[in-house]
Amino acid sequence: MTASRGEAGNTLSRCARCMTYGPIIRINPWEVHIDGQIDPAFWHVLYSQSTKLDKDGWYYSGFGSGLSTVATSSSELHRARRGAVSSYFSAGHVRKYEPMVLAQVSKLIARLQKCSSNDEVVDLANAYRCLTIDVVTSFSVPDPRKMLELDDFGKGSNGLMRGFSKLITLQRHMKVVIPLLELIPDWLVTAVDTSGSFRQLMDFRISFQKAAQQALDRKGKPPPGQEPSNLDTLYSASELAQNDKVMNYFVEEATNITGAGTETTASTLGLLTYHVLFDRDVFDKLLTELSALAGNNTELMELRMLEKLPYLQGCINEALRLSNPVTGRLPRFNPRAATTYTTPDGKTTYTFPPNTVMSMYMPDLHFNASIFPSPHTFNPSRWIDTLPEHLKEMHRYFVPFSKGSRSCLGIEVAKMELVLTAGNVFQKLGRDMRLWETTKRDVSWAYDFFAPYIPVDSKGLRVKIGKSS
Ligand code: HEM
Repeated sequence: MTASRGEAGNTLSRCARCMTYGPIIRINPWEVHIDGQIDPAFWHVLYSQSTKLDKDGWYYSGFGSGLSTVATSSSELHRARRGAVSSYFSAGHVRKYEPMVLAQVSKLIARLQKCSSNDEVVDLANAYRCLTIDVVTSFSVPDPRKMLELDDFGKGSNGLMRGFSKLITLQRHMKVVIPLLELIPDWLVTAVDTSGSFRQLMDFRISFQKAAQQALDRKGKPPPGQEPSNLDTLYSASELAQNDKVMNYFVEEATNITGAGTETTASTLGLLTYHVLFDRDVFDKLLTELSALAGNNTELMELRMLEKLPYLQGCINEALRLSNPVTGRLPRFNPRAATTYTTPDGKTTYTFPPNTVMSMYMPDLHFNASIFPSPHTFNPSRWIDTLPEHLKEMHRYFVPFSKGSRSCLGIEVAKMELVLTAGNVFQKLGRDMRLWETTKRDVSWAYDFFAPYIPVDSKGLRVKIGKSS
């Protein structure tokens, strides 16, 4: 009973259910998995703010040597590392970046308008990836990428990124994979990479190294008039010992924050766009709401206006729920004490020795029909029409950013980006945009490389924009 090469990542729990094993399945010699279809409430135990569980270092070794916040195993060390950057990612600080995000959205819209005048088929999945990379690198390093300026929306490098994400799984089993990649000499890249895509990815790494070196050299103090970068904030953080502030740590942190904020937000935007364009009723409701807000205003709409729109928020919630931007099984363990688990009927309690890894899987909650009726339907209205008691239940089990001390650090960035992009792209271009040879399969998850990936032969989310198309 294994899911190979990340394919069909829900095989395990589906098998577990159909074989009526109950909510617990032992999925490898050291890990038990709790089925969120049967026991969704356990999510709030396993991923709580108060329980001091460690992350499974083996599973997270796919993200490097465990130096970054996301891949830190020890809960103690994680508290210090997260504490060092939490103010940088707080709602108050992130909101200062709204003009930057709006400028990126405006750049995306201008690019799409240009494609429209050339009557091009647009690869919107890659366009969204470019947007999310440009935005997230504005938070992870001082010198952001400019992917939205690439003619083909980075088709080659975005394709390679998928390949690198696949390596996360391989790296868990063969610890040499990432170190070997880092040894590839520059001349070899230039010789074999005729398209320049690999070079673009190598440039990412070089830019993270430069940014790390810069923060170390200037001791976290940017020149007058410049805002401290995330890495400057790390350098100055009192939560960390001075001798922990080293190059490798800074590079891994910048790399993983960038990785965490790219495919997640882009796949959510892609799925949202597909469903809004596919379903006429959803489309009409969203466009009516946006037009009423915009009136004759030709400027892009700001966050304070867009975040009050219930139907737009319903669309975003449904996109997050159905796309499940993190499909990894989020394994945790307690190295200090035994862990107990009581089945939902209260009849059986299991005790697991210290170091037993336990995990759950977000889609089990989001596709739970008792919480979200017709769970596979994109239905933004469910977030508006549902009776208060049940709505409370829906919010409780809506966990795209997970919960507790290890929940998403970039949640404010992601929420701002989703609202500003979805609201403004549909307000400006929605009426002229239509799907082009794209079906639900092209936005549906077929592989789990921690983030979900679509089938390998899919051409992605393609649209045409313009009245003549
Ligand atoms: C739709 C967008 C996003 C979703 C759904 C999402 C979801 C998540 C989830 C579920 C986790 C927990 C992973 C785990 O337990 O191992 C996580 C962690 C994290 N995310 Fe996000 N994320 C998104 C966007 C972002 C963005 C834009 C950034 C950066 C600006 C970001 C940075 C991080 C970081 C650094 C962590 C690790 C937190 C820690 O371990 O303390 N994420 N995210």
